[in-house]
Amino acid sequence: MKLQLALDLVNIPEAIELVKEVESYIDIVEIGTPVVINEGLKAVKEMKAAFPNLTVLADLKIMDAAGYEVSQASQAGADIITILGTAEDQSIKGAVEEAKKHNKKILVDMIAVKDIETRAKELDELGVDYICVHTGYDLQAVGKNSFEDLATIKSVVKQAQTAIAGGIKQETLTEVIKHQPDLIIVGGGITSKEDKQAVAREMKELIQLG
Ligand SMILES: O=C([C@H](O)CO)[C@H](O)[C@H](O)COP(=O)(O)O
Repeated sequence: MKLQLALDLVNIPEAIELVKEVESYIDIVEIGTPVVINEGLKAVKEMKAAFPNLTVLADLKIMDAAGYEVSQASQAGADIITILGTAEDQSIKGAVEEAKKHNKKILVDMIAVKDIETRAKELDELGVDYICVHTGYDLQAVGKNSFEDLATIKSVVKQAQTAIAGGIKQETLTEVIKHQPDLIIVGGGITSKEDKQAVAREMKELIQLG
C-alpha cells in the first residue's frame, strides 16, 4: 500500500514547501485539480523539477480530449494522470494509449459514477492502471465516505490497482487499511494539520504495518 499526498488548496511555492516537510513519508505527490486550475501544468513541471525522484500525479480529472491532455501532462512531467470514470470509453482508450506512449500511468477517478461495480469491470478491461473510489469535498460535507465502494471494486477488479480518496484522516485510516487498497490518497488529513510531518509519518507507519 502506498501513500499519496493530495495538494489542493495551495499555490506552487506553498506546495513545494509542504512536500519538503513530508517527502520521506509519501510515495506520490498529487497536484490537485484546484492547483491545476489556478496555476496550470506549470505546477506539475515545477514540482517534478523540485523533486525529480518523487512520483507526481496530475489530477486533471479529464473528461474529453483525453489523448491530447494526457500528452500535455506527460510532457510537463506527470507520472500519473487522472481521468473521470464517467468519461466515454473512447476517451479512456485514448488516455491509456497516450499514457503508454510516454511510459506514464492512468488513474480513473470514480467520483459520481452511479454503478461502481459495472463501471469498474469495464475500466479494468480497458487497461487502466488504477481505479480510485472517491468521495469529493461536496459529499464529504454531508458525511459520505467511499469505504463500501472500495470493497466493491476490490471484489471485481482483476488487473488494475485500487485506490481510495476523499476525507481520509488518521482516525479513519485503520478502516481504510482493512480493505487493503494499493493506494491511499490523503489531502486535508495531512495538509490541515499543524505538524504535517508527524501526521504523515504516523500515517505511513500505520500503512506499513498494513
Ligand atoms: O480530488 C480531490 C478533490 O476532488 C479536490 O480536487 C482531493 O484531492 C481528494 O479528495 C483528496 O483530498 P482530501 O479529501 O482533502 O483528503
